[in-house]
Amino acid sequence: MNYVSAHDHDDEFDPENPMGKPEVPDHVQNAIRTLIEWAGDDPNREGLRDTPKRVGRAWLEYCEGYKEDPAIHLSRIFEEVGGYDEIVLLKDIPFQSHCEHHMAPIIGKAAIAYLPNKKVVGISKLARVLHGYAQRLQIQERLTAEVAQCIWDNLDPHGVAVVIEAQHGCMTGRGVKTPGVGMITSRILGCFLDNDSSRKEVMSLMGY
Ligand SMILES: Nc1nc2c(ncn2[C@@H]2O[C@H](COP(=O)(O)OP(=O)(O)OP(=O)(O)O)[C@@H](O)[C@H]2O)c(=O)[nH]1
Ligand SMILES: [Zn+2]
Repeated sequence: MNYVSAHDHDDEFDPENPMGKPEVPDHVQNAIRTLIEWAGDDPNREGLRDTPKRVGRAWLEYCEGYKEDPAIHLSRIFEEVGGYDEIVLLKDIPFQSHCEHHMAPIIGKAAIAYLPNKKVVGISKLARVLHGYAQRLQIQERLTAEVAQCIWDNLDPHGVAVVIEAQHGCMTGRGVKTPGVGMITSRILGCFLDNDSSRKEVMSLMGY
């Protein structure tokens, strides 16, 4: 039997880089080498030799959100929802971001709710919107507001509520060094803002 390799038809196949990992330009690698040296280590020692490439690729992944407009995930809309007109909530969505001040990890979970007005999306799309904005350099307040606004602008719902709870690496591993401390932010729009009972209902479904 003849086996066809996945790479047989790939003109770009590079035996030096069989996994096709993204190239990291020299100036990026040099910047990381400079940082390693400045932090007190030797970028030429065995264990650190490939680190500038790895760090470059890791940052491409951490910042994948810049490659897309998260609104694209809300373009496939289901208009036939069988008369469903109650709150839709996705909660405990884990996410990772990086703070724009220290580029340190922000690790947390989000709850995203909306009250549909004819337009409903596949539930995974709410998490995709979150990750699209989280995979950038962020502050938690802006991340929360951007997710809420994106849903508001694209689904024309009656209401949107986004609550994010996260720990900031820049507060745990450095600086004030206070592990375990959590930051909570919310952005509430439409009927959840204007109507007390709607607001209470969504907050209680979220567990707040
Ligand atoms: N509001 C807000 N602040 C954040 C967020 N992430 C990090 N920070 C804060 O950004 C602030 C930056 O403060 P600076 O005084 O400029 O920086 P710094 O000297 O490193 O501050 P310390 O962290 O207190 O050591 C710090 O208080 C961080 O805790 C975020 O998502 N939202
Ligand atoms: Zn920070």
